[in-house]
Amino acid sequence: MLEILVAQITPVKACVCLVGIFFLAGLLRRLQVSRENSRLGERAPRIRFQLPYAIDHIYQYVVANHNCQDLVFWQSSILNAQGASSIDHPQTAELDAGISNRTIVTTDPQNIRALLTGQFADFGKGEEFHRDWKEFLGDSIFVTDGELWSRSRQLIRPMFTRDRIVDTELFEKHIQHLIPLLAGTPDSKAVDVVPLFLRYTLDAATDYLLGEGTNSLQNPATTFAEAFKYVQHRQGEIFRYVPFNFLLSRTKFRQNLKIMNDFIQPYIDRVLSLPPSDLTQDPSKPSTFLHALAHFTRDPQILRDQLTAILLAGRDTTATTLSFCLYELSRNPSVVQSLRAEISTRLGLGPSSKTPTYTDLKEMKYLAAILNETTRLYPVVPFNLRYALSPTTLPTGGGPTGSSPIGIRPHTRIIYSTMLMQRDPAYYPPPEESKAYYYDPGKWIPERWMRGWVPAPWRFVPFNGGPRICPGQQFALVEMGYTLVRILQVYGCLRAGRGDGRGDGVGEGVEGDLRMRFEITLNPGSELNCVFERDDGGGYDGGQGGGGDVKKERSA
Ligand code: HEM
Repeated sequence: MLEILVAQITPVKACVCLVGIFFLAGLLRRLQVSRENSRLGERAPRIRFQLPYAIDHIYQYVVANHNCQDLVFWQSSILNAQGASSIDHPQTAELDAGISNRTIVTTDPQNIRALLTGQFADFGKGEEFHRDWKEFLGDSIFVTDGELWSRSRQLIRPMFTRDRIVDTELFEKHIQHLIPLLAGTPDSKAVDVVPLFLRYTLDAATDYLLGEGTNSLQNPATTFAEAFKYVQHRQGEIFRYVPFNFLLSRTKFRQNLKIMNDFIQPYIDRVLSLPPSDLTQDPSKPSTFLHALAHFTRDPQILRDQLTAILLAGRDTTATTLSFCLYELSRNPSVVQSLRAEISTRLGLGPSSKTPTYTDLKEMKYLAAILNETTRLYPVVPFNLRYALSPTTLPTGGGPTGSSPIGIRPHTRIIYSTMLMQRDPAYYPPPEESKAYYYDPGKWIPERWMRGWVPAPWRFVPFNGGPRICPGQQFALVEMGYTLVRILQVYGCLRAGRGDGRGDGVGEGVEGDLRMRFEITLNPGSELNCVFERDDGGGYDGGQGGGGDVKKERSA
């Protein structure tokens, strides 16, 4: 019987059979997976798509990302998902595009809390993420889970003790190079603050990590900075275009990675050539992050991976937040006035002013309100990702009313957006309840923090929460606070700049809405031009230490 069948089969028939078997197997597997999901919990509203593997949805996302429309895209994907119309306040949806690439998108604080703390062990970066990022970040803190992650966390902890972050001297050195550049050029007063802050934070971060800054403020064309920028950009694409990222070429990516590694390697060689006795933790000896790391491990690969991870974490995050903050300040003169009043009372303005200490920065309430408001409206990790590590659930968003737990199989991707959550009007007092003051949640208004508004738990998490909370939070707040104070001690007036090189560059500001580009982190999608004008009562004295003594505080 079998012999007769084999004898009669033609190549065409064989192909048709194989295709049939392939589809049948796929269908059966899909049914099995769907049953497993239903056994674990409910399904969330389904994001709509027409083509196999949701190719049309992925394509639309690529276009939206290119046009800086990520927020609108994900918000409307959730609101227009099949089944969302019967839910009061849809915050979660799923994209079930095949057998193994189900993605849940959520902005619900209950789910975010579960991911980051309550069900921390069930969700992590996952193997897929680790594999996609390994060339860039190796086995460092950002890309690992479990034991590997925990060891990294312990390794870097000593660098973020209070003892170290109170030392603001490091920033002063670089701010002295930044401040004159903010004045613009003879051709245009308007300066795009984004590249300047990127150079400033790169110099400060390399100084902190390696003991020697890249000095990119003095010499903008540093090869390392260019290579780092390209690698981040490409890694962002590799991250976003899962599961089709294997189509992206890695050649230029690897060439630039090599430039980065070649830059870092001599520092590692130098520190490894020191005898262990020279790597003491004696605080009286100026020790860099690299020295501290080498105290615990002499493995050059681990040193390279952790350094790169901290550089990534510490550079764009603060540069971007400062850029958005300056953009908003230049459009809100009354906020500049109030902040300068606070600075004036505490530290003074102009050439005879004092530089802020850690305690000054911590006690300046209006400064804190400005930084809170900036990280509320522009959290630098607007969309974050976790993979399910075991069969589990998310607490809410499933079923017809959207209030049941969602069943989650291992390897399911969860995208959570703190940015959409932090801008959601449902979490703010509505205009009718706000009496004299109504602060639109979509707008940058630091006053909301001064008038008794306190976000409910897990509704303001720009630095994440739970065991993976950002260890650099205090360092970042000190760096950003210090930088703002020092700039406003020198420049009394900030204005929106046109920045097209015409005339003095002062204009009505960037036309249209602010564009936000999502790469690995949030970035401005266009120039953020500001005009800085010196304080009438005296201004920058040419970098001769016009801000008084550099103060350093150490904890008792
Ligand atoms: C405005 C400034 C910053 C913001 C808003 C911010 C935010 C965040 C967020 C949301 C995460 C969680 C990422 C995830 O779980 O996937 C994170 C992680 C991290 N951040 Fe920051 N960050 C900032 C600055 C810094 C700085 C200056 C440093 C170091 C110098 C730093 C070091 C880290 C590290 C090492 C992690 C990984 C923690 C872990 O996975 O356990 N961050 N940050």
